[in-house]
Amino acid sequence: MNIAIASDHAAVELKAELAQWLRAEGHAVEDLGPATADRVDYPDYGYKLATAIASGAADRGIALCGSGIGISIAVNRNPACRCALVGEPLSAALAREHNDANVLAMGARLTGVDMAKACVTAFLTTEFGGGRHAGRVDKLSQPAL
Ligand SMILES: O=C(CO)[C@H](O)[C@H](O)[C@H](O)COP(=O)(O)O
Repeated sequence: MNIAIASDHAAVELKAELAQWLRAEGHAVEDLGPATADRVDYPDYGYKLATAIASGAADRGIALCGSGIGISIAVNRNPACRCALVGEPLSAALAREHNDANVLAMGARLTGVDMAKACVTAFLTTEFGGGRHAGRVDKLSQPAL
């Protein structure tokens, strides 16, 4: 799978760990930065990740910041993205099964490496359930009230 990953300064180490692990698992991973832990602004990297999803360059995205909150808000400003902020694997699986999420967000200051890997595994291996969920997800693509 083509996976884009991006973070802010708070999650550079987790980003590197996940990227290395995903490549070892056979995925094509594009690291959209940042490359160092110098302080940056999460919207800049959230928008880069959202653009990779919207353009089709990436099938799935992983968005990381200190809490996961800021970068998930940034990614979700792009209508091509359904970004779910999670801290455990059941939420990651439900984000796929019910919401057809294409971006997973996590907080590096809240979620450890092993838990993050478990969330990513659930996110990458769970299919969208369709059925009653399909119409709801379609409504997410319609203009908000
Ligand atoms: O969690 C975040 C945004 O929701 C960020 O990663 C930072 O933790 C937060 O913005 C605080 O930034 P700081 O400059 O590292 O204090």
